[in-house]
Amino acid sequence: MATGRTHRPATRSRGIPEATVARLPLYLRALTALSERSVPTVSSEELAAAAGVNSAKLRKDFSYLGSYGTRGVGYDVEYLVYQISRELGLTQDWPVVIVGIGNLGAALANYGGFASRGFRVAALIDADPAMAGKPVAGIPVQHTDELEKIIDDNGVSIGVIATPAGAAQQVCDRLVAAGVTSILNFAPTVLSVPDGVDVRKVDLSIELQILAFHEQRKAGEEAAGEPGAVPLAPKESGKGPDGDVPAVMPA
Ligand SMILES: NC(=O)c1ccc[n+]([C@@H]2O[C@H](COP(=O)([O-])OP(=O)(O)OC[C@H]3O[C@@H](n4cnc5c(N)ncnc54)[C@H](O)[C@@H]3O)[C@@H](O)[C@H]2O)c1
Repeated sequence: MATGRTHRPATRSRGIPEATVARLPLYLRALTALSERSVPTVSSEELAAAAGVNSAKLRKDFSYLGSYGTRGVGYDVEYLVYQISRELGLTQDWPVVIVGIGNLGAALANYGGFASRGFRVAALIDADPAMAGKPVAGIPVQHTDELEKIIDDNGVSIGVIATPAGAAQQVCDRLVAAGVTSILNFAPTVLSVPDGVDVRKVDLSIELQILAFHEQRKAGEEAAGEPGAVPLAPKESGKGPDGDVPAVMPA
């Protein structure tokens, strides 16, 4: 096993920076809402406000997609939905397995938002033999003994880990050995993966800690200008190093 980070350059081979990739889902969410209201076109300013992104940044991001909009008219909503979905690989169905069907795994399995975004929960896997066969969100839980077969049978390339931290690396290794190349890790641990495997980590407690930091600042416990004080963060702080990026982070 190599080091524990996602081995990706800051710019993808097709020339789209990672920070832009991280904002594409924000644009897509805003555009989908416009599409549902049958709004035909949108200006960069309106869309930027709806996505919570700076409009100059949005125009730069869309230039990577070859989408420049029409002066005085704006962007065609349906076409942008298609373009961004295609860029994110969402025009195809992605079977996903969730490993660890406790409180969090069951909540994820019950979340309707995956299917509507092209992610089909192909299987739920847990190590507890007592859970095997029990339906969660209408899907019978399968035992970890079946993991490799499930990945193979369903052509799964994306795995979600919601096990306790102590089990996560071993689960990760098995997923990767079985052919999974993308992992969404909810367990509070750093995973080691070989080159070519992407890991994204979601940690709500880290996000809360960042908010706590800013709350503390707001309360004036660290006076701006005090020697050694960190300068006040810009308004977008807490969203990530590049601003405007979601709370999911590389492992
Ligand atoms: N990222 C976040 O924001 C966030 C939020 C809540 C919980 N968590 C983390 O998510 C994980 C799950 O939390 P929970 O509250 O659902 O725990 P839980 O104890 O309810 O569920 C864990 C499940 O994992 C299963 N499991 C244990 N070892 C396994 C293995 N080797 N293979 C497959 N399944 C295995 C257990 O049988 C159990 O069903 C924990 O690591 C927790 O810290 C993360």
